[in-house]
Amino acid sequence: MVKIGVLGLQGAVREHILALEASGAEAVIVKKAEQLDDLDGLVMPGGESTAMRRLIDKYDFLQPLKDFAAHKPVFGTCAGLILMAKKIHGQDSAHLELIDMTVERNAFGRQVDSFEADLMITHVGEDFAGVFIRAPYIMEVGQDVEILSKHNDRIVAAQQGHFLCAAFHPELTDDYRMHAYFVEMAKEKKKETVA
Ligand SMILES: NC(=O)CC[C@H](N)C(=O)O
Repeated sequence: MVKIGVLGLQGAVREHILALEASGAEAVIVKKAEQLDDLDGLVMPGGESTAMRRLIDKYDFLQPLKDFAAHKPVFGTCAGLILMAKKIHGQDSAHLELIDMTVERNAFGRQVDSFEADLMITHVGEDFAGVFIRAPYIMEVGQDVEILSKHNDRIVAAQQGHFLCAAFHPELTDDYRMHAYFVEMAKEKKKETVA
């Protein structure tokens, strides 16, 4: 069984734990950098990316997260996706810079603070109810990034090697296919590492 952590500094943590457990993984809330040592993958949840970044700095998580991501799968949802982007539109600096993409925060406008959309997600499946809450979108991706889903021509899910991201909240429905896909990624990576 793979062990997946959910970064527990801020945001929607509990729902990810349940979704990961339902997908056959052992799931733990990560509050200290040392906990990363025995994980096979990490989820960075939604919440508020600037608040999360402040806590990442406060608890000395930035370098440990980068070191972890060098070898292990990471799945970022919403604010977590923002943390993974190489560039954030309109900002001079980004955060972990794991995925070669430019994202725009709060990209769907103020009127539509949150909405649900029916998505087709490559590797995951069709008819996926995407819950968007003050969601970012992916404006541009580099050539090594695979676009997994679009909504109204905007990229809302992507993968680059062992990094997965979604602009929506797959943990807020009881459709666990995207978590199951991430758990499979973690299993594959673990096999490679052991072999
Ligand atoms: N639901 C979310 O995670 C919203 C993300 C938030 N708008 C941010 O910029 O961090």
